[in-house]
Amino acid sequence: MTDSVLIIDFGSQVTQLIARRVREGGVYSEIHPYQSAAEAFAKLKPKAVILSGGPASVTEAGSPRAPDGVFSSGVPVLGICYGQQTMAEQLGGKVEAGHHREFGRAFLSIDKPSPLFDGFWSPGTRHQVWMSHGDRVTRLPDGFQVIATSENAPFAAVADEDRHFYAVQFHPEVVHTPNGAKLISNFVHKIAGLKSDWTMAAYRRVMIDKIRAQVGKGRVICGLSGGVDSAVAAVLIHEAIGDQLTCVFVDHGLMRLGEADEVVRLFRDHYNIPLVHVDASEQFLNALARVSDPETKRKTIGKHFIDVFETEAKKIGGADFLAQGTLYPDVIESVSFTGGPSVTIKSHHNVGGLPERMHMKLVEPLRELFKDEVRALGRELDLPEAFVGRHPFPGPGLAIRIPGEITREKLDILRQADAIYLDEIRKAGLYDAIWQAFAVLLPVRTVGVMGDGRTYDHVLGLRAVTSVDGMTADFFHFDMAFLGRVATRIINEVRGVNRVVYDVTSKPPGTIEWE
Ligand SMILES: Nc1ncnc2c1ncn2[C@@H]1O[C@H](COP(=O)(O)OP(=O)(O)OP(=O)(O)O)[C@@H](O)[C@H]1O
Ligand SMILES: O=c1[nH]c(=O)c2[nH+]cn([C@@H]3O[C@H](COP(=O)(O)O)[C@@H](O)[C@H]3O)c2[nH]1
Ligand SMILES: NC(=O)CC[C@H](N)C(=O)O
Ligand SMILES: [Mg+2]
Repeated sequence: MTDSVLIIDFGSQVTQLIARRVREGGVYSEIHPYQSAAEAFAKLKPKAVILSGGPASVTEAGSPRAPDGVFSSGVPVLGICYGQQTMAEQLGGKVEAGHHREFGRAFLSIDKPSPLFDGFWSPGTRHQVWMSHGDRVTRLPDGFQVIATSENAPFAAVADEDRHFYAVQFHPEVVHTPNGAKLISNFVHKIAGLKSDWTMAAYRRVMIDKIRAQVGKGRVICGLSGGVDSAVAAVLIHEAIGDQLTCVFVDHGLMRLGEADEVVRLFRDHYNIPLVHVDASEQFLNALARVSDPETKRKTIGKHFIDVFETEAKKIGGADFLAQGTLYPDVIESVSFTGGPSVTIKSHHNVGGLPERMHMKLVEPLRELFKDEVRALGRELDLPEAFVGRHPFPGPGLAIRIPGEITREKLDILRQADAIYLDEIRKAGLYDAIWQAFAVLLPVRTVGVMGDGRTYDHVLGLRAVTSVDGMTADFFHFDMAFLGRVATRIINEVRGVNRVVYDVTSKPPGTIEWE
């Protein structure tokens, strides 16, 4: 395939951003946890390696290390924060714990010219960078020299130009390091010599060949949700294998108001791809009765999705593959590596593989992409804007927007309220400025007064966020008049809600969905 960069993850909260910066420069990158980095290095044959930051301290026994093979391979390496520290330690330098902790903004003084700083930082100048560390390198390995310093990090940037090893104590991947993206680009392009050949047009060609090679003459069913990911996956797979593909839309009874019919109509209007519409709402809602734990909900839904796909595959005379629009963030957020570095936040319904008994293999052509890349691929495939610009909607649907037990009555209330909220957002011309917006029905009743009578009804939470890829998000800043209008309409029009609140939590520390 294309040239690539391997990012070895030591558990930093911002490892994702390294991958994004590399990809923004038109270069393909993959993140692998340090435990499986040696295999990934052998398989991917990257042209450059970046070592991420991480919460551990290299001064502790048993703390994570990069595979030694990476340093003897001749491939250029960039270490960031923990990555710098482990690189120094592994190559014969020294790291000490507990000096001055530096969190947030710091100033970097450039000492020497370096290809890393080419075009934006010259010797004798000072620049803002973002730091987050307690440990620091106190002795450099042989062959290294200091190229920049900061007040609390005498080895803020170091290099062994002969071996193409570079290491920085600050975080170039975050936006609080202006020019950080350029630094990463210099490493990838100028130092490691990678070409910018990661484009969606190239991806489309490569994936079509891959899908054909994987599927052969087999039959594929594709879970179609109406969301952008599965629409892009279906159209791409259809381009590759034509009528070997059948799409299956599962109505689990957890869809929004009018959504099931709309999805089916929209898809049939635009595409000549066979689509089966399954009403499985009884099955899902019965299975979810009295379930209130979020992870149990997610796993129950995941299991029933698989059951429905299996039944539908039988009905069309059997299928060899199940296709899904699984994305890179779905995979990362669901996976936890034993012994760290990152923890499972939530089990996405579509990650975790298929049961043995199914004898079906997965086709997931978007598994390496971030959301904005999928949208770009959708545009490349000429998907109508109605699909490409749609807010994401989670596979478990409204189930994870009703904390606690799910009942048909609560689903009805939430559907009506959510529809009013989205209607007002569209009317105000805000739909495209918001990344995702939805209502949440809280398992809390409060007292109100309406028409001189007492009410004792549900609280409804409103959520709206801005984001690029759903990995981090900020709450959307509505004006208060807008929120007031939505609250009034919902309380007047939806029986069962007498109070509306707005969620002002970012991600992190919150997640976008409430469960
Ligand atoms: N109701 C459904 N019927 C069939 N398949 C579904 C359904 N909901 C989700 N899936 C499958 O699970 C995958 C992951 O869902 P997810 O919500 O992440 O993606 P999406 O719905 O395609 O796009 P978006 O994230 O924009 O909503 C989908 O791509 C699809 O293959
Ligand atoms: O298909 C999905 N299956 C899931 O199980 C799931 N959980 C969350 N989401 C969506 O992912 C994005 C990030 O959500 P969180 O911040 O809540 O993890 C948001 O866009 C969420 O709507 C899911 N999508
Ligand atoms: N952000 C990091 O990578 C921190 C590295 C190490 N844990 C330190 O405190 O110095
Ligand atoms: Mg969806």
